[in-house]
Amino acid sequence: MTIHTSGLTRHFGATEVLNGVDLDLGPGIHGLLGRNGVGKSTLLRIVAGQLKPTSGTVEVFGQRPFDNARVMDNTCLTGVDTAYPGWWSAADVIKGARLRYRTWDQAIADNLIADFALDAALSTRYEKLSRGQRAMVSIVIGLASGTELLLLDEPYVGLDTHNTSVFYRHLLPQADSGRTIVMATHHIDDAAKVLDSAVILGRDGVVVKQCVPEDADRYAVAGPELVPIDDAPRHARAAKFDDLIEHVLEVS
Ligand SMILES: Nc1ncnc2c1ncn2[C@@H]1O[C@H](COP(=O)(O)OP(=O)(O)OP(=O)(O)O)[C@@H](O)[C@H]1O
Repeated sequence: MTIHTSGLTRHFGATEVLNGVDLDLGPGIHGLLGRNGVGKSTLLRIVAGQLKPTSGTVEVFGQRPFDNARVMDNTCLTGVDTAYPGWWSAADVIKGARLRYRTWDQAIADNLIADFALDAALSTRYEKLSRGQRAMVSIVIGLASGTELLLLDEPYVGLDTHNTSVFYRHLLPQADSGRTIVMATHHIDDAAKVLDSAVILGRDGVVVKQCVPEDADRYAVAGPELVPIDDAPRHARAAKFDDLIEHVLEVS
């Protein structure tokens, strides 16, 4: 397992965010889903070694991640809201990441920059980039970092349909290469097409359910309802993975 947590909690003063998260994740693409403010980014920051848990166990590559260089050198956490220095150019932000990760793959960065048509924006200061351009920079950094563990916090924000497809096209070979990829997102329809599993974090700060695409085969969609396939009326359609995720989110 790349990530193991057991009874993981994180409180901010009186605010109890994570309340006993039990999770085991290995190679593949995993979605981290949940309503606003349930603690997805907090969980990613703990796994990345940037934040200490309040209690419980968290292990990455079998080690405690907090401030642990052996974990942090092989883990990349990035996303549209990552606080890269605003006065640096986009090119310098990417160069900083290249120097940071020994596993950096410049060919992946070059191909992504070309496919995103990001060249023209590279000389722009990071703080002046659009949200979509920031998302593209974070995707370049995440995929090219080559780290065994990649944590993507809201990678789709601001991306148009074309660039979302570019992202998928480059993401899938990364998962096939054995990396563990965890992606926090609200874009369920898009994400469901690529996920190997979906972890749904509930409002009570625990994992409500981890489901895989095959789980959807047991359900059908009848009007607004998800019903077991054996009880489905004649007009119901077969449920898809995003239907199942939506349903679990509704009740979480
Ligand atoms: N450093 C902090 N100090 C105090 N509270 C914090 C801190 N970081 C996060 N929180 C609180 O923890 C809760 C969870 O925040 P987090 O960003 O992890 O949620 P999220 O699931 O990623 O949300 P969203 O989907 O809206 O991005 C929020 O109530 C937030 O205000």
